[in-house]
Amino acid sequence: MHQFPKDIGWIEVICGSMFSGKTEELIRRVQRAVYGKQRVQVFKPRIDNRYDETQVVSHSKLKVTSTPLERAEEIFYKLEPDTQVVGIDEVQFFGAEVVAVVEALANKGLRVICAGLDQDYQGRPFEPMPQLMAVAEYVTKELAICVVCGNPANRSQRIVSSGERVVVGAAGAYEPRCRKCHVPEPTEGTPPQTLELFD
Ligand SMILES: Nc1ncnc2c1ncn2[C@@H]1O[C@H](COP(=O)(O)OP(=O)(O)O)[C@@H](O)[C@H]1O
Ligand SMILES: Cc1cn([C@H]2C[C@H](O)[C@@H](COP(=O)(O)O)O2)c(=O)[nH]c1=O
Ligand SMILES: [Zn+2]
Repeated sequence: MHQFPKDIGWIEVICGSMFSGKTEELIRRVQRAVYGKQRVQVFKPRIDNRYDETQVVSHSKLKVTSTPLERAEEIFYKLEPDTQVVGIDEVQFFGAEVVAVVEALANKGLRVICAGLDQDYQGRPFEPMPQLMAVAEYVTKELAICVVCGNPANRSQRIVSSGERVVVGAAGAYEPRCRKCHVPEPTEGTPPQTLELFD
């Protein structure tokens, strides 16, 4: 049986569009917890196998070891007795059940850091993010850079043809856009630009 620490727990939500830096921020917070000698476990939905089957990987290739799960409730069985901090990436893919799981962990004294998309490709709230944000102590919204106009981007433009809500992908399937440049239906991507500043 897991012995939870007696310290107060809480929920942190990191939300925003694709490419806004949610995963980088999750990894940054996890790394700092490790510096603080905290016992940390990171989880992700198994469906997120874009860059790696097990690791959480940012678009900029930062990585952290994680445990892939089919369902959020598996966290209760995978949790080690001395874990103090739980990180969850792509939390929107876990569905409504993740809210009760995250609340139970926080209520037992764990710090829970969740990163996920707050809007789907049409700009609609991506459940269960609104519910998680409502019960969280801390909410951080990240913004990407609109690839059309360069303004701050809070939307994820789908650039492959599909009307399904869940389509796993990265560059080539989505691009970050601002509210002015985003359109709710899938559309063609912007042409790639040659940047001579970076290799
Ligand atoms: N248009 C863009 N705006 C911001 N960052 C971008 C953009 N395109 C690529 N990136 C890269 O994506 C990184 C963020 O990746 P990541 O943390 O995985 O984002 P998220 O988890 O929000 O999708 C940035 O630091 C940058 O290297
Ligand atoms: C907008 C949107 C995105 N997805 C998928 C695409 C990616 O696999 C993830 C988001 O990853 P990121 O770390 O935030 O870059 O979600 C989706 O299934 N449906 C959508 O509407
Ligand atoms: Zn724009």
